[in-house]
Amino acid sequence: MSTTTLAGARGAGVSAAPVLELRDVHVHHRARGGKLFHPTIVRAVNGVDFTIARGETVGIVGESGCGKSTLASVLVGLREPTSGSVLFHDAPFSRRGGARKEFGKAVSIIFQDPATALNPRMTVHDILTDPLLVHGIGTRASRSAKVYELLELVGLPASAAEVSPAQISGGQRQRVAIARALALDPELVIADEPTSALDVSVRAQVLNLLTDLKAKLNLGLVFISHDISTVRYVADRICVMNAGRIVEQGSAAQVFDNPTNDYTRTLLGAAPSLLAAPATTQTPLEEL
Ligand SMILES: Nc1ncnc2c1ncn2[C@@H]1O[C@H](COP(=O)(O)OP(=O)(O)OP(=O)(O)O)[C@@H](O)[C@H]1O
Repeated sequence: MSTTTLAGARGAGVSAAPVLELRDVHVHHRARGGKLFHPTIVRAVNGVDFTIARGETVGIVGESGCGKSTLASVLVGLREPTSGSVLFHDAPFSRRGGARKEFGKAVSIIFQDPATALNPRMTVHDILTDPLLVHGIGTRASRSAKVYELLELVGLPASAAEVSPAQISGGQRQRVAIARALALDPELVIADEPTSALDVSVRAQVLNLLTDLKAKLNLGLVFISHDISTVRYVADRICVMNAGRIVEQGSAAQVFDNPTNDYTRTLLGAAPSLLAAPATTQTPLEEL
């Protein structure tokens, strides 16, 4: 279903009301190996304001250690900010509050490495039914039907249901991870470096799949990457992050054509073009 040329999905169906909003969010970590009574504090996220609505793709880009994954953990509700607020559909959200279950269905995450994110002892069928079981959704038959619907959505054959993640390629595993992220019909998907662990040959296919799905399902997509050339192809809006802060934000065209921040210029100057590499066709799963 995916092609090797990049399909932009910019601007389609963006709704005004944010699903998620961060206001002046700070996250502090105790530095690893620090003193017990006088710990050094790492300000991993240092005053971030951020919004995302259905139908838009927001790219978060910055070098390793700038706080992207820490921010992702707040966006997906895995971590409570040290200070600042998270609003979910305009209401204050806390991991300990009543909206946790609703939030868990509405916001999902795709991790960098599907080899570690998916349990190799489970079949793809069980991996995809797991979120439905956890949320008590459907019957055995309807959950199974959903598995095949999800596989089709991510361009995998029905036969993929019976294999384990260890038996398929990295690109196919990431498609399974994407299918799992879609199992609960989320409004937002946070993709944290979703192509960095993949062979260059399948990166463009996975990017195209994400942009196709975002348009088809009217998802909000937060696309996190250290690679500004990757972010450029998927994002409507780009947030450049440095040392825990968003130092520049704007449409993809603004940030690329008229960067206003020195750090953005440095990132742009250093960017290799991942997408210039040739993409090859993926091995058909039917052969398994
Ligand atoms: N659990 C933790 N305990 C202590 N320090 C942490 C923890 N997690 C992250 N950090 C520190 O916080 C800062 C931001 O890390 P984070 O992983 O969020 O950045 P990143 O941009 O995602 O980097 P990478 O792409 O390398 O993961 C770094 O200095 C990191 O060492």
